[in-house]
Amino acid sequence: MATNGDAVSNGVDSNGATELHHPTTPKNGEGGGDRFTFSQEPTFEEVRRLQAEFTDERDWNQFHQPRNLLLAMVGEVGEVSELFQWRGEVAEGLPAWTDSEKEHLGQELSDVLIYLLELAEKCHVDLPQAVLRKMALNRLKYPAGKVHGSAKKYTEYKE
Ligand SMILES: Nc1ccn([C@H]2C[C@H](O)[C@@H](COP(=O)(O)OP(=O)(O)OP(=O)(O)O)O2)c(=O)n1
Repeated sequence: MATNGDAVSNGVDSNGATELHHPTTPKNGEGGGDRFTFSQEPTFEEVRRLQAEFTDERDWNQFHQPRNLLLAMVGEVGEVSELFQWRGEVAEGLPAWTDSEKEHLGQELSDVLIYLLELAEKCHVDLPQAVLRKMALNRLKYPAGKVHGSAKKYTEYKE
């Protein structure tokens, strides 16, 4: 879960604001063509709300301060890393992984996302808008025409 699911392309208008284009209606999960796409739901906001309900119902807000959420998220990132540990290079789509291993990966990635969204909430960062602004900055920093086919850091480019 991360985007709204459509094969979304982002453009920056003359004011630097980011627009979203939703050109086609995709199928859930594997989209048309070769490119994998997400389902359209849930949104970031829906996951934030579900986790807020989960936390409220357990009286766990007392534990879910920003620093604890950050540590919990990093711990879950470690659990994702464990799944890839010692496997060598892994091809896109994880063709050598069993369904059970892929399900496990989905669970660990979800843990990371759940804590990330709650961390953003508790820090009052409106993550869906923040991510659009950051991606607009990324496009300015890495103009496609300048960096095409190169993975160099922007600081390595000479004007
Ligand atoms: N204090 C807590 C404990 C759990 N969770 C929620 C958010 C995560 O999605 C998941 C994390 O649960 P665990 O800490 O039990 O971690 P795992 O699910 O990864 O289990 P394990 O560590 O056994 O792999 O549950 C939470 O919000 N707050």
